Amino acid sequence: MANDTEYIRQAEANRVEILSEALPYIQQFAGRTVVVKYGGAAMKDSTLKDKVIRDIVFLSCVGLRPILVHGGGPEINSWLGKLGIEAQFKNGLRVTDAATMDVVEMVLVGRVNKEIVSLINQAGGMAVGLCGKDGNLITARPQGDEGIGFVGEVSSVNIKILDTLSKNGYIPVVSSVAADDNGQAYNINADTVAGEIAAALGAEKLILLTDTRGILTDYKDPSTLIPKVDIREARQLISDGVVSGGMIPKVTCCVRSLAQGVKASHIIDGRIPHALLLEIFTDVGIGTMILGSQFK
Ligand SMILES: NC(=[NH2+])NCCC[C@H](N)C(=O)O
Repeated sequence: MANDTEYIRQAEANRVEILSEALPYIQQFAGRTVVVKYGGAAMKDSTLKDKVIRDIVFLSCVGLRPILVHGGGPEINSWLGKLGIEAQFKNGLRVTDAATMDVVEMVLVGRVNKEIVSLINQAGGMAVGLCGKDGNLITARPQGDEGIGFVGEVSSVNIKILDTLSKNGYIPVVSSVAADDNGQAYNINADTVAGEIAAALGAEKLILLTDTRGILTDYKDPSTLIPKVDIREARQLISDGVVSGGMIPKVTCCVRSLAQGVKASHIIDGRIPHALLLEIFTDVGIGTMILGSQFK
């Protein structure tokens, strides 16, 4: 009987620990902006997708200001296929001719964006979908590579619309399409858009939801995860070649946003259910956290 009581006491303590651990973070991050880049497996798998949506609504509900930035790779390809337009890539970038750009814009802004908005609203949040064109949020310029078409870079960010929305409890959902000064639409890498928006807002956090655990010292071995580094160490890991391949642009994106005043950036694994809540509201987190220089 005594053992039973002890067992129940321990089980209840474990259950409540996670909630209790969250309190200081809820207090610390209330009213702060968290920019989340949503992509990869967490976007393809519907169970994972539901969890990301619930996590975003959770963040908003406890007083944080989440902003979601999304890509939409697979859905773009399937629509290009349906329309008989061949998807082409050059150095990992989509070759975006005028016809492809039309489809990218229709799919990202018309379908993917509105689906996310609707899911958030069904989960009890208040989402508003935007692309770079809305409220002049982002102006684009050509990325510059020969023969790549309408692939853009972020030229400027005007955060007014995001500020207005998130201050009033709306959850902005941004697709990574923007126009240049002449109104020509460009497709921009969604990590870059998220990083630049986070920087312009002076966000508390930039969180990249990826298909990898975070920065690993051996990229084949998830147990070699580096849980926390500062901006200087992150730069060093890139120049030492520990960060390699597809992780280079991700870590570079984090470092750029930190250099512009974002407090922390996180690379986390979107394949882990509720990765966002685990990273933000627990002490140890789940991925790699990169701290800005103000923490040094
Ligand atoms: N990967 C890590 N070491 N994460 C620690 C996260 C700590 C805390 N929850 C935060 O978001 O600031």
